[in-house]
Amino acid sequence: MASKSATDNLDFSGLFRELASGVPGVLFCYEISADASTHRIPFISSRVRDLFGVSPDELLRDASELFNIIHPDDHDAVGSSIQQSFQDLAPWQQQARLRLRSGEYRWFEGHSVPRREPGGSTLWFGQFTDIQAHKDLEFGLRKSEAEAEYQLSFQQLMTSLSSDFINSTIGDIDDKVQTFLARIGEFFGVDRVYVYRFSEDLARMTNTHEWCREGVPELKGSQQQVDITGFHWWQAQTKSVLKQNRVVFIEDVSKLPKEAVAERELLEEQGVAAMFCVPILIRGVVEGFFGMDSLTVRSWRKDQSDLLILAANLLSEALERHRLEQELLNQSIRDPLTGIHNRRYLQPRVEEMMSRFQRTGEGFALAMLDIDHFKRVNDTLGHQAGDRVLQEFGRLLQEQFRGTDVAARYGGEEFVVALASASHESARQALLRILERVRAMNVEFKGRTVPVTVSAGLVHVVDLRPGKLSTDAMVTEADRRLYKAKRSGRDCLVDASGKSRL
Ligand SMILES: Nc1nc2c(ncn2[C@@H]2O[C@H](COP(=O)(O)OP(=O)(O)OP(=O)(O)O)[C@@H](O)[C@H]2O)c(=O)[nH]1
Repeated sequence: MASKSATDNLDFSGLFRELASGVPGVLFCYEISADASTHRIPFISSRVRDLFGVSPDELLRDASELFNIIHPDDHDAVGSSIQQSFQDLAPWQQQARLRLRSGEYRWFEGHSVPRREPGGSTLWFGQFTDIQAHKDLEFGLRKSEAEAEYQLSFQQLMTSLSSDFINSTIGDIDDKVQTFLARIGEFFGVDRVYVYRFSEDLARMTNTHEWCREGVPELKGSQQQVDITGFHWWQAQTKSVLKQNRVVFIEDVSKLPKEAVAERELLEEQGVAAMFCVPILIRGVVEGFFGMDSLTVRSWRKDQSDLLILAANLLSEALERHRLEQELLNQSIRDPLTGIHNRRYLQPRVEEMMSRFQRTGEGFALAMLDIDHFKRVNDTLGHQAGDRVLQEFGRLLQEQFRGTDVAARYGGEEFVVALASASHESARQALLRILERVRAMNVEFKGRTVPVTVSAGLVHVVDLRPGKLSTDAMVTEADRRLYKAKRSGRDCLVDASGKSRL
């Protein structure tokens, strides 16, 4: 006779319940009637009570209680996945957030296999388990992937902007800064991006470049030489920003502290709801700041602050390089003693005037001026006195001529002035006025007044024969007339019509 096994006397239904309550998830059996009009939960393990605060008995009475704990956003997905499994008799698998006893939602995943019963109803046997830890990992991963992608696209933007700056020429820095602002604005999704420059005493600021999203009003015109001495809060912020090389973030302008009332009013007047700014440092000195506005309240991500510092550094470096290039260029095209342009600068400008004349017929004139008896000044009062005379004369030329004209020291005590878009007569008058001003100049040197006069030879482009049009021909003719002026007694002007003196 076979001996009895230890489990022979066990109540299998009790054993099953026992096992079911011991597994980590919830085991269940779910039934939909043949005509799909009713559903039931004939069995669900007792863990459902511990986890969700609903008892197996309650669920046996009313299956929809289980559906009530599904997050509203996941409800439809669960319903349609059951529908699909019902139709195809295919295994069911679904993820959804379920509401715990505590009211908090956690992610669960359900699996089950359907079976059609002889009576036509469908039964699913399955389980659902907590997958929150897995979801957290997945979200974290997705976030860091998005983060890495964001950083990468920012790096690509910086590389492209940096090479754009490197390839810039001295004349197009403003266009490059403008492109920089637009691309940064698009990247960060803001409404306005700008550069402000402080005055040397930090009392005023001027908007030098601005980019606005379409439809956003421009402020540049109204933001010139803005007095910031009343913006104490702002000034304190700028100081601390400078010390720590950090960014000022204003996430909600309406929540600025009481002491920032003047700043808040200005920003609100400009429609700004949120902003940030980073200082621009050139050779270690704060020159201004680079900032962005958002017309709607927004929060800035903390890591964006590092990116903004990188962007501001790129801009600072580009502006610093531009400054250096400008200084070098100035050194090469300006005369160090008088500060006015030199011959190297003059030559191409006159050539431009010449080709404009040939294209459009726009006239211009060129005069050569030479200080009279200059050697005498040097010989009697010394070289320094001579230098002072040259400087004063250079300053006068710079003051008297328009920005489109070019006044240059040609060499020694000889100067050339090229008068753009000038008629014969207007050039003559301008030169006679200069001669008159020089006479009244009275250069002071070591308590003595040095009398100064100049002689000038003036040539208008129409004085040249059409076949002889060239910059050299203009200079040679002006020089010839200057020599004539010297020979006719100095302190006078010789042009095509002869000698004149006011
Ligand atoms: N102080 C000073 N003198 C200069 C400079 N460059 C040229 N000179 C002097 O300018 C003088 C030019 O003299 P000249 O060309 O003989 O003519 P001038 O004395 O001006 O007489 P006129 O032109 O005939 O009226 C020379 O003594 C040069 O040494 C300079 O940079 N500084």
